[in-house]
Amino acid sequence: MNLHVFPTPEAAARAAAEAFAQAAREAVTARGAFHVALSGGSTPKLMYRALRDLPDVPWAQVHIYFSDERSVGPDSPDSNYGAARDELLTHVPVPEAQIHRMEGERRPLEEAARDYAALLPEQLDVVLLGMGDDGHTASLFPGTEALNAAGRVAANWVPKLDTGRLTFTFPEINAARERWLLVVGAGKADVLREVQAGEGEYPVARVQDPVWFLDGAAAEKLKRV
Ligand SMILES: O=C(O)[C@H](O)[C@@H](O)[C@H](O)[C@H](O)COP(=O)(O)O
Repeated sequence: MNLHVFPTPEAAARAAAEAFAQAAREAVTARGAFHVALSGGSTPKLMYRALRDLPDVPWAQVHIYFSDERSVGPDSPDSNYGAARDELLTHVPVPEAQIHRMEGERRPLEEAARDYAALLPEQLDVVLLGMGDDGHTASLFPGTEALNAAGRVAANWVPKLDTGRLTFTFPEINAARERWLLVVGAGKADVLREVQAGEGEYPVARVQDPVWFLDGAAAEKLKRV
């Protein structure tokens, strides 16, 4: 595992923010644009707060996507887009036309998934992901149908949450140039240990060659090689 362990959640998030800035500069120099998918949940907010204050980020050439979205609209407190808008996108000069929201409020979700796949670039530069304490990532939850979906974006019914989700599929996640997992907190330590040991059937284990940004609490039970 490509591990980067930091003393606090804020330090791990800042490291991910600095890596974002560096990757953006490199992508823009090499290809004229940086195409990045943000993840959901609460952890990315720490990164957004660090990232919005960093200098030398080529925001005019950054294209923002999302690796998953809840089945809600942009103004819902549950919206992954809404969190990114409030904590990052209203603080930095990314052109509005380069911010690509997943339409979680649309029905059927399958049509929203199809249309979102059509607007994706040929290859994303970075997919930023998190991990739940059940080992899910994006909205690829254990035991759900989208785990084996073949397209780029799927609508996924999540029985344990009794809700539908929009999510990148593993083919899409693994086709990106890089995959980063920002995971913090003691609640993730047991699953992380099992993932490192190759135990369990956790969806996150199917993310190929990720870079892990961890705090000490999440990494507590890992073998440091
Ligand atoms: O929509 C979501 O909830 C996320 O995409 C999800 O995969 C998240 O990354 C994990 O659940 C971790 O969430 P926390 O960062 O809140 O622990």
